[in-house]
Amino acid sequence: MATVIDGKAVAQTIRSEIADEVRLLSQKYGKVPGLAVVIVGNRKDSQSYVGMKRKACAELGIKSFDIDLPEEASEAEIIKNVHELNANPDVHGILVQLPLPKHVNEENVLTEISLTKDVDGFHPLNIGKLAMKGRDPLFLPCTPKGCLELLSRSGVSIKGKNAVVVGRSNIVGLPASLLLLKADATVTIVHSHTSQPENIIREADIVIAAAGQAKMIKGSWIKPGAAVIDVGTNSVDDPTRKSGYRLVGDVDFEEVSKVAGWITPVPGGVGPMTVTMLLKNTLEGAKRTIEQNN
Ligand SMILES: Nc1nc2c(c(=O)[nH]1)N[C@@H](CN(C=O)c1ccc(C(=O)N[C@@H](CCC(=O)O)C(=O)O)cc1)CN2
Repeated sequence: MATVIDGKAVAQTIRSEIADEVRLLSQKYGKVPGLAVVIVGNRKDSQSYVGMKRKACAELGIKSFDIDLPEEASEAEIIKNVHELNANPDVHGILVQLPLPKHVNEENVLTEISLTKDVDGFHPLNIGKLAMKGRDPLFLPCTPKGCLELLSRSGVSIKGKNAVVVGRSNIVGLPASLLLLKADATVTIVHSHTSQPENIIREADIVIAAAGQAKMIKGSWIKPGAAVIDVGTNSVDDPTRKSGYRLVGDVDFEEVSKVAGWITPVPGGVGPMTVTMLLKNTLEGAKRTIEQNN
């Protein structure tokens, strides 16, 4: 049976480390980290993620700056808000919740975030540096950073291992594969055009599943003892629940946990780490700026 990696517990440990550092920063410089959370529109899932981020800031002593724009906000209006946040010295990190409404070009908005405040790590220059050998971005994207932190804290080494990333999104799959490559894994990405992905996944010592397809990865696809990190959060109907639905990952947990060496659950695996890595990036950005200016 696989060891189940408790992302909630790991996230809690890291959050209390962050809270300690925030206190120290405040005692030494009289300043606290500031995070601007920008949301456009009323998507229920985005509202819920943004709520988690703002609540976590309050719990850790990070000041949050809340920008809530209507669904119809124009690209120019969003960018104007980003420029104001870039100029605000109390804001050390800016995140624009994704996805943005269809009429807005996400890349145009993300490119306007100051590189030194890009705590999501989605600015094309930060992603570009992530892709270059010998260069390091100022910030690493939160979900992939959380996946590697879970591996490291579970004692899973990456160097020289075969790693397979399932999915190639800008938010998770692509940056996760670049991070694994930087950590000296041999990396393969499988995606919707890959034929017989199971044959590739079966060779993997480490699997990061970020395809967005409920229970797609089966027990017979997994090499015995592999580490399986499940980024999927798919809601499926469940009439036994009051809400009428429940969250499942991209991995068939019941089957895969019988074969793998390590596995993350959904919920309670990678999800809590995404928010925690955002707080960590904000702290790191604030420390860089505050220490430089004092
Ligand atoms: N600007 C960004 N937008 C989005 C990102 C991101 O990193 N930056 N990632 C995702 C959504 N996301 C954060 O924004 C996120 C997803 C999941 C969770 C989480 O804690 N999930 C829980 C379950 C929560 C629930 O019950 O609904 C879990 O898996 O245990 C946090 C944040 C897209 N957009």
